[in-house]
Amino acid sequence: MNWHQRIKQRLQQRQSANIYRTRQPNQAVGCCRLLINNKKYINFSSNDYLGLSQNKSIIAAWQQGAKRYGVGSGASGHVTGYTLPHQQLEEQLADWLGYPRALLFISGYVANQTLLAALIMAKDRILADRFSHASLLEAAMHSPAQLRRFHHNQPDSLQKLLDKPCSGQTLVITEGLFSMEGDSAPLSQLQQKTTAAAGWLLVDDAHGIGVRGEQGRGSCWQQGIQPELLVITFGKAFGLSGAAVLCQKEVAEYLLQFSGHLIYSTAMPPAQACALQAALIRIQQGDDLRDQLQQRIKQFRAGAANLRLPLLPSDSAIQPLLVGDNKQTLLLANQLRSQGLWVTAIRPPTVPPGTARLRITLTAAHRATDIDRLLEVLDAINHAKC
Ligand SMILES: Cc1ncc(COP(=O)(O)O)c(C=O)c1O
Repeated sequence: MNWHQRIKQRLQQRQSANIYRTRQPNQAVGCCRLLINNKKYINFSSNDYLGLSQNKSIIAAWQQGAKRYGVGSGASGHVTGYTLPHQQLEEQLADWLGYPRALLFISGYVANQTLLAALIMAKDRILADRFSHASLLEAAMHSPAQLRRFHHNQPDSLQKLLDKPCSGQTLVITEGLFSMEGDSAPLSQLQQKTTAAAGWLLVDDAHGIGVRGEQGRGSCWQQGIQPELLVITFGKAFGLSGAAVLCQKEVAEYLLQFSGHLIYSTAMPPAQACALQAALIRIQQGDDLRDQLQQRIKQFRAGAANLRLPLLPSDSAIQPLLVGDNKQTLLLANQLRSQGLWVTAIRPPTVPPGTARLRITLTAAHRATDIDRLLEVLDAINHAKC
């Protein structure tokens, strides 16, 4: 089979399994609004949980940063790409989350990949919640270590794996708040078991940071733990993009020596670091936004319970509506789109086979009438089926 045949075959396999992915360019973005092919939609697929991507002071901070530093960093951090705004942001993040050090990365995907690539060696083992994000599982699979997955959010399942002997180091991996389930990890139990086995815990809190815990400090703060490695990302509640790893001083020094991404890749634009500093301030003072988000979540769940919709048990902004079959899920997403509601159908391999779902995400920027409309259309689709 040559290159063309192989690519064609793999594309056809995706199409026939109804898991072919497509993109649609959005012509204009407002707070939870989309314009696609000149049609307006209410957006229920964004991770901009606090609506900060449209925040005027954050936009102004980016503009001022660009005026002062230009639009690009011009080099990797080790060369000349590390600027004062990067340093200030790292210090502010470390201070906020109670860690000695924070290191910035261009994205959460990259942070997870480079973290594992730098830390993991042969004979080590990685024990990951089986629903951990693709960036973590992929990095674990590419590493020289053994990867074992424990049952989702089940510390006893982790314990069974920890009980087996390992001649190297153990890294336990979980998300704080799971991206496709919307539920929270039992972090203190996971940390306690990991520590008892002399392992380290890595928590990826991409979806918890900004929305959970006092001042939005995230899932770990809320559950009173401090993992050895905390990954936070800025593409969700921060409304921007990028990521940071929070860790001890020595680990940060190690990553600065051994993380290929920090050494060989262009640093994030300084203007982005300026905007992230403004976003951090808004998040720290963001109880109003978090309350607003909670109200929308309550409103949606109460309405969905009345309609007996098969929602997964989630009290977060991520409200998965389980459908099961891939084709049915696509059909439902299309029915919602025809009514001006944008919700993404999530299918394997992102989620296990037979558990395709609509991943409905709510934000503080949604109006109560947006939620009413979503419930009304879901109800009408349900009735049409009966
Ligand atoms: C749990 C989790 N980790 C990491 C990432 C990757 O983050 P980024 O979008 O910054 O690459 C995502 C992205 O969706 C995520 O959900």
